[in-house]
Amino acid sequence: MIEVTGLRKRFRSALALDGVTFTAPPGKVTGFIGPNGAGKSTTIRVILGLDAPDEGRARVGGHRYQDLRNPLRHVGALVDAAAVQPGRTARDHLLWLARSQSLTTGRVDAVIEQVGLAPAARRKAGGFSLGMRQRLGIAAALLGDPPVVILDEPFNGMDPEGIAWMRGLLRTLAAEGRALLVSSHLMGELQGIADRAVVIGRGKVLADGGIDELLARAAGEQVLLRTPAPAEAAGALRRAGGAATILDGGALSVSGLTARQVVEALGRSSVVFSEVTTQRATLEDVYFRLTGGEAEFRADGGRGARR
Ligand SMILES: Nc1ncnc2c1ncn2[C@@H]1O[C@H](COP(=O)(O)OP(=O)(O)OP(=O)(O)O)[C@@H](O)[C@H]1O
Repeated sequence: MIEVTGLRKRFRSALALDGVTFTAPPGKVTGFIGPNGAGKSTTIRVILGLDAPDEGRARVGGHRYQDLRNPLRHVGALVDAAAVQPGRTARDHLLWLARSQSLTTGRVDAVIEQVGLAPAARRKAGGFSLGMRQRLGIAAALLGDPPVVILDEPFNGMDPEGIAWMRGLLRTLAAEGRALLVSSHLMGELQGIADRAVVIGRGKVLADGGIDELLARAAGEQVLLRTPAPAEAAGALRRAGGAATILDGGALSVSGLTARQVVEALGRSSVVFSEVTTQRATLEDVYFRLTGGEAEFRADGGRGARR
């Protein structure tokens, strides 16, 4: 379990964290989602004792990171995949880490297998692609078989096969009962694997909840309607208390009414239609709805992060 309570952190003029509070419970993948500069890395660095907060606290399994003995047994983290000595082989890097934490060579070989690095284990890490470095970073995170795993942008630099593998690994680790905190600025990566999402923007938590709950909150708000008589339909829907926007091609986007209410309102006014669909929100829709209003994100290309 990770517990973060009221974290505030200022870097000179930048308020990086402005009262961040959330938990990442065991057995779940908690997505930690926000645009560039939102405060994800700073939060993770505070959890890992790499940065000190000005206010608030972070606990891993009920303890401050600094108070953990052999921390790799309590929490594994991938923060900066490039942080390996280029002249060292992958296996030597892991052996060195294992020795520093009283872990066995057996664990080293187990994690090398687990992340699919066996064929490259005796090659120097300096020649690794970013995707291979990510795998090596994950291997290091899993070395102590920790109950808590924190991965900062683990999909960075991974090819489609690597991404599919990573998604499977995250699900497996959560199914084993571990608490996972996985940051990303790309929503699609976490849809289908995260159980919960903490959405952060400008150092504040904008939403925190189950993925289904977040999607349900956003879904059902819009109904898409296709009709050969858009103007008449819009009038009928307004009379029924909805708001309708006529889109290109005669379609209408309706808010304030359920699909059933739309059908009933059109029936009352004898307006024909060919389609009425409730728009199912994606995690990406939720994200842009939550962060899109923030001018800074638009200016710094928050939307540009979209694939
Ligand atoms: N060491 C530092 N010195 C000064 N400002 C910093 C430092 N670290 C972070 N910041 C600032 O704090 C804010 C939050 O940055 P942070 O790296 O935590 O965001 P992020 O959500 O992880 O973004 P990204 O996805 O780009 O990594 C930004 O405005 C950033 O410029």
